Amino acid sequence: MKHKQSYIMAIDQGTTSTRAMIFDRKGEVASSAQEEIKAYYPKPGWVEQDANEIWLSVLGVMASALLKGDIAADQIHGIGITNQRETTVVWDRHTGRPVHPAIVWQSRQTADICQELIKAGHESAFRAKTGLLVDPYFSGTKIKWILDHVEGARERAERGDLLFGTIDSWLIWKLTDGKSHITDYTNASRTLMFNIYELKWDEELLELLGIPAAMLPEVRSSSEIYGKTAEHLYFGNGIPIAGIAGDQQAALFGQACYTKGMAKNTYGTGCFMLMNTGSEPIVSKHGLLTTIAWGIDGGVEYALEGSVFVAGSAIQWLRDGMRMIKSAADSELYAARVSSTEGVYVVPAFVGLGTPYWDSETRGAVFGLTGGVKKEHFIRAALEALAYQTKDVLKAMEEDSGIALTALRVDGGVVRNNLLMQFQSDMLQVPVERPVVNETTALGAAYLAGLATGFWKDRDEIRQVWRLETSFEPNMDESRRNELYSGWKKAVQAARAFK
Ligand SMILES: Nc1ncnc2c1ncn2[C@@H]1O[C@H](COP(=O)(O)OP(=O)(O)O)[C@@H](O)[C@H]1O
Ligand SMILES: O=P(O)(O)OC[C@H](O)CO
Repeated sequence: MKHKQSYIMAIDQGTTSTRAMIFDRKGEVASSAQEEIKAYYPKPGWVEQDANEIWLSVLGVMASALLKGDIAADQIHGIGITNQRETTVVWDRHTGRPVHPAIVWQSRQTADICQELIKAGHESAFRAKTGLLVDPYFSGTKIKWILDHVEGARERAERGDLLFGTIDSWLIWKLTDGKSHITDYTNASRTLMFNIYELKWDEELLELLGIPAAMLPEVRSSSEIYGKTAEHLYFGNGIPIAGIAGDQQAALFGQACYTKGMAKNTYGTGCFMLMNTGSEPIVSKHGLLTTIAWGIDGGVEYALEGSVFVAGSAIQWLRDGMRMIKSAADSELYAARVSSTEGVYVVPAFVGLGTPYWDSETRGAVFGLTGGVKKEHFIRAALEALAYQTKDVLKAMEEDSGIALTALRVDGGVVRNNLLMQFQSDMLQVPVERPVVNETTALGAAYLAGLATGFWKDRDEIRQVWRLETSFEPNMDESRRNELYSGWKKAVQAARAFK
């Protein structure tokens, strides 16, 4: 047993997998464990997961990380929770049973509900109060869908028997054995029901969605002690739960982007670029979202966000759907065997397109096929699509913020791919900076928890810990870059025309 040393544990419940990571005071990983999570696709464009499988995976990785690191539960100073955002769970407060599978953020099954709200002229109210758009991505219409489709659910919700939560709420409710039904500002700001200026659930929006307020969790800051893990879970006398943030905001925190104008891009299942805009929310003219970066020290700070729905999941599709590769890492090996895609473009709009297009209807497409195209070109084109989508987002970000980025901090499972990171830098014409600890989402959640329990002193101390591993420098001539990117724009246009 490591002697009396204490640690912070982060639980990172992502779309693809659940991780528990145990960090020491230097922000280094002392132990970790990971489990993949299944996704179900009951109809085209629908994505669901099993909320109980998610909960069990969390228990499993917590126990494994402790055992693997030979660390006792009472050495854990606090737990920080970070989660795939927007994914919606509705469960019975008496039995703890979900009434429907979790509807995943990527799912388009509420496209009709969104169309109705837009046709009825309500979009401006949602935009003005939540900083979001009326799109199936966000939780509000997913809750409405469950209440509309599960027999008896609406009546049960009105009686106060059903609870709603994003994954953070669901996990904390389970970890505290039903004692705490809470969320934090960052997760609340992704629901389409939370007024990000007044910092409260919005009655008018709840009315428009037909959602009873009694279902909703209490909204708390992102860094405070909320409660302890329940005794029956065998984590000693209970570990304090002390940090919560949606995974993209946690990554912004873990990347130490504490100054206005600093930005990061996380390449996981999807790809999300967030720029810190300080205490001032910026309203986008180019399809970016205004969102809460974190609530800490008695106030909130805001961020501008560009959301790409399909990033790493395109690589999983190459592996599981197309069976072109055996592991995600193979994508780099194959792509490196050719020097270009020879004009092939893959538009991975499997669930529509996010920033800047916000188009639920478009589906994926491939362009430029000839008899000479091999799987190497195809794989390379799928990888390059991640970089093009990021360029679309960065352009919107620079136009809205008026800030030209001098570097982009990156993280997430996909950034292990050096070929893609180099291509990304070539496309953006800025250095792409990969930190030593690539698990910045987990690290951000750990920092939020550790600040609440006094494990770390303040953000200045954390800022010192961030360390660069590799900086990918732009190295492509302008005409080549313009030619490639304009091909992408044409491909997106053509995919959108095919509906
Ligand atoms: N070397 C690689 N090249 C490209 N993609 C990769 C590589 N390694 C992992 N990935 C992708 O990264 C994703 C997992 O990233 P992660 O940050 O764990 O996602 P999430 O937080 O959404 O669960 C998977 O979709 C996987 O396909
Ligand atoms: O699972 P990730 O890491 O791609 O993140 C999902 C986002 O939180 C969705 O908004």
